[in-house]
Amino acid sequence: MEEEEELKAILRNAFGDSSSESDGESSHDRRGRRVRVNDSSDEIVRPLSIFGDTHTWESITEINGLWICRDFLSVDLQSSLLSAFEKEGYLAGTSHNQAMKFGDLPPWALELSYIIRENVLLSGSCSESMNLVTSDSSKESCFFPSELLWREPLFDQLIVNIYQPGEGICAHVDLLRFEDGIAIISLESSCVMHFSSVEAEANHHLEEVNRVCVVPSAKIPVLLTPGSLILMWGEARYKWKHEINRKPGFQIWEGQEIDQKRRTSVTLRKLCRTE
Ligand SMILES: O=C(O)CCC(=O)C(=O)O
Ligand SMILES: [Fe+2]
Repeated sequence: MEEEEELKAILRNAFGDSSSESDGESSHDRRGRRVRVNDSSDEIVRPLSIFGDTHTWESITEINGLWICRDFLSVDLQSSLLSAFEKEGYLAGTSHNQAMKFGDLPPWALELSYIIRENVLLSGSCSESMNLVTSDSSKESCFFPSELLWREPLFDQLIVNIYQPGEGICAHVDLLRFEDGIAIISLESSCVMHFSSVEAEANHHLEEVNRVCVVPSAKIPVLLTPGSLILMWGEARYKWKHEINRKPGFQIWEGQEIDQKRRTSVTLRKLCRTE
């Protein structure tokens, strides 16, 4: 118990002071949950973290290599992180604002990397032997393959994106100068991120050129709640575009338009090595 408090204090120090009180459980972690791990609720993974909370991982079954942990950061840690951004002046702007860092990451980002690794390890979802077997099906059930999880550093580039209401990000595949294995942490307003298959889009254009009548390929919506973490690797990272359209009419979840306030996110990536 003492160790648990000590670790929480380390994270709080790293992130800065938090004035908010909570019971350590995200108020959003039961909201909007779409459990689709192989379409069977028996297969939701709930590893026990060092903080005693259980973390729940869900796969987005349509997209290989896309995992979400909705209760990754407690309300306390979310506000500590936001206070750190406030102190660093990230939150001052009135329009889409971005802070980017390469190389040595600030202490709060190192702590995030550390707890991402810890969380995946505790999940037991992906052992070294699983990767060596290289059976696609066992690898697909990894949240983050161990060759990515054990690289050093896990991440060396970060972007803090601050979106005002109505602002989002266009459909894109992250630049190839970044390695596989990307993490995105969401804070403040919930939003829907849409994924669209690069291949399906290319076929669609081809069919359009040939004047074949086609139905546009479906986008896969994923609800990003505050405190959630998504991990993208393999097909999710290279074969799917992701976008957030926060214009009126696009942020619909379960038939309801999500009330759009400011949204902040942290993207963690690793630059490819240049030999
Ligand atoms: O804000 C987000 O959640 C996504 C950010 C993103 O896709 C990027 O920085 O490449
Ligand atoms: Fe991106």
